[in-house]
Parts: sequence; structure tokens; C-alpha cells
Amino acid sequence: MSYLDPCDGEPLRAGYPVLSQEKTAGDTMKATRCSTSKPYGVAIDADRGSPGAKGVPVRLDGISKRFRSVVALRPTTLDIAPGLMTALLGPSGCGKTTTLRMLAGLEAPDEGRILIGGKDVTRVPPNRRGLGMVFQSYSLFPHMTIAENVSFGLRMAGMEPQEIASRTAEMLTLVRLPHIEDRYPNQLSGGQQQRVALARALVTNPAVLLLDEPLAALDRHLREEMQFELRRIQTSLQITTVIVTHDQEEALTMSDQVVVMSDGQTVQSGPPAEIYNQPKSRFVAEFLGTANLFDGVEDGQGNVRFAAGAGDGAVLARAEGTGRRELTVAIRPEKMWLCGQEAPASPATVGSDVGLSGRVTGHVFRGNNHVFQVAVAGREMPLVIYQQASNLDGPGFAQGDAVTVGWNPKNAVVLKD
Ligand SMILES: Nc1ncnc2c1ncn2[C@@H]1O[C@H](COP(=O)(O)OP(=O)(O)OP(=O)(O)O)[C@@H](O)[C@H]1O
Repeated sequence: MSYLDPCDGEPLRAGYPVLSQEKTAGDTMKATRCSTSKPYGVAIDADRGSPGAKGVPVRLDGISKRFRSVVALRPTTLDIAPGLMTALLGPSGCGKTTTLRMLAGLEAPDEGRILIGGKDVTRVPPNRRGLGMVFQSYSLFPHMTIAENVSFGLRMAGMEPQEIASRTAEMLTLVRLPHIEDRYPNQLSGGQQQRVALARALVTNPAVLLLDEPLAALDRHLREEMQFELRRIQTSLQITTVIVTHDQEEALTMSDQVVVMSDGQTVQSGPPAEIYNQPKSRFVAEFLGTANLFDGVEDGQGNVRFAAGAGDGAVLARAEGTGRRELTVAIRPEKMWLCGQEAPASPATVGSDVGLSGRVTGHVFRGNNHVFQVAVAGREMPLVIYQQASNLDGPGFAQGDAVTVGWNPKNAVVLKD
């Protein structure tokens, strides 16, 4: 027996433990109907080798999606590395969730193919793609115990009760929640419920784990704790994982690969440190953290100098053969230094560094560091500079102080677009 998903009308079969946040109201009904249905095997059509094989690759091959006049995703090709955690990161409405839903089979792409473990699953229903999913809302069945929630997919698959019990206990141990099998979801904290949701998603040994803003409902402290937990579990299982988030810190700290999206397309992808330290565009530089941007001109000798009008043509950054004369340069606030002396004429060279004279216009203390705003001549926006709190006896500078701001040109990034 199959039942209709109230969201998209597509028949879903038992054994499919995927629930979306929009569907919470229907959970009870679905669970009840599922529990009376004929058991199916743990249905995984995607070729992931033998059961328990780790890390299948995922490929989105030229997929796109429109909702009437809204382009949710422009034609996109993306390789998701096997066994690693990949974050889809971007502002609201950039197409992250639509991409994840197409991967899950909850939306059909208008064009292109989706390959899991090398097999084309574009037309394979969600329950046969070998996926586990966790959403922002815990989506646990409120009338079922924790053990019943976790074992849901296994019971639907017709597994032997003894095996179900041992696999359920194994999963609850994995998420560090042993001995709570008999409790109900409303007897658990938000963080605990999300661990149970993760155990339920992993119990069928899926080939790929999809996480849609899984920590967004948790408070900051719990969120940080769960970031470590998710990371520990993902690396121990080496399961190919895709996480959707709009939280840049979460993407940088949790994933092996970050895919930055904007306006229905991917704009840069790579390891977190590369994305942060070598942003290609102004958008990426500003979306991931804070960046001080300068206009520069390349002098043809491997240097980018301050653009005319903004300074005396001093060296701002190093750049070999960009092929362009006018460039934008980004410098991260933590790559800049501050000192209290009056600088010489601005801009100037301080040793091998750039030095600009300015005046402190703002300061906030953030516990582990101080954030200063410094106004410099020829710039509308103040510069933002981070200084480690441990380096200073108090903030060191007060509003109105004359200061020198400096950086090593090697730490300045020339943006490509
Ligand atoms: N079912 C739908 N019907 C119509 N438009 C949709 C639908 N789903 C998404 N969209 C639109 O497609 C675009 C991309 O939406 P999507 O949910 O993928 O973005 P997102 O990056 O996940 O945003 P958020 O972080 O806010 O969830 C948006 O303009 C959104 O309004």
C-alpha cells in the first residue's frame, strides 16, 4: 500500500523516513497509514555498492528549475564529493532548498540529470534514492516513542524485531542518546529531538544524508554543540552529506566543501579556507564575513596600486597578469593591523606593508576580539579592523584617536569579478 504525500501528490511508499517541515501537520496521518501498510525492503536503487559502502559521489548535471516566472535555479552542474560534507550556502531565495529538494526527489528538475553513485536517479522516486533527511523542524512522530520513531524505516522495511532493536540502540548510541527508547518526543529538549531525527535518518544506512537548515531552530549554544556532533557523526560514517544553510559560520566550520549560491546559481565552490581567503567576487568576499574593499589599478609589474584619487599610487596588493587594469581588492579585518602612531602621508609604505593614516570612529568589544572602525582619507566607508583581545590591555584605542592602519600586500586578495 502506498499513500499520497499531501505536498506534491506523489505516491510515497512505506520505508521512506523523509519528512519535510511543511508537512508536520500530516505526520500523524502518514505514520498511522504507513504502519498498516505492507512492508517494503529498504529501497535503495542508487548504486552504492555493497550495504554499508561509504561515500558515494553525487552529480547534479545541468539541472534547472522554474516556478512559473520565478527562476529558482539556473542550469547548474555540481559534483558533490563522496564521503564529505558539502554546504550549500547563500542568502534567502538563492535556490539552496530547491536544489536539495531536487536531489531528494521532492521536486523534478526542468532539465538536466541527477546521479547518485553514478546512477541516473532523475526519475527515481524519493523513497528509492537511498537518502536520509533531517529538516529544521524535528518532524518526529509525537505519538511514537523514541525507539518507534528511530526504527520507523526499519519496521516499514520488514526487518526482524531483534535486528530492529539492536540497530535502533546502535543509532541512539551514535547520537549519544542511549537509554531513552521509551520516552516521547515532547519529553526531550530541542537538541535531543534533533539527534533523534538524525538517528532516524541514518538508521536505514542511506547512501547520502541531506540536511536542510538542521540547526536553525536551536539556540546559539546548542547549535554550536550540535555542529560538533553532526561533524563527528558524519566523519565517523563517511557518508556523503549535503547541508543547506544561510549561516556562513556554520558552513565554514562544518563542511569540507562550500558551494556559495546567489540568485539561482553557484558562484564559487571549494574548501572553506579557500572560499574565505580567496574569494573570487565581491559578493563572496562580503557574504562570507567582512571585507575591506579598495579600487586598484594593475601596473603591469605584478602590483596593484591605489586607484588615482584614492592615494599616491602606493602598492595595495600583489597580482600577476590579471589582464585587467582596474581591479577590486579585498582585505579581511583580521589581516590588518593598527598602531597608535601618526602615519606619514597617506598612503605610504611601512616596512614592506601598506600604511594608511586614519582616525578611530567606532569600537566594540566582542569577547575574543575588538572591532574598530577607522575613517581614512579618500574613502566614504570606514575600514573595519579586528584585533585580538589578548594582544591588548583594554581596547588600546579610543574614539577620535589618530592611528595607522596597515597590512601586508600579500594578504590582500584581488577579486576576479
Ligand atoms: N513551490 C514554489 N513555488 C513558487 N516559487 C518557489 C517555490 N519554491 C521556491 N520558490 C522560489 O524559488 C526561489 C528559490 O527558493 P529556495 O527556497 O530554493 O531558496 P533558498 O535559498 O532555499 O531560500 P531560504 O533560505 O529562504 O529557504 C525563491 O524565489 C522562491 O520564492
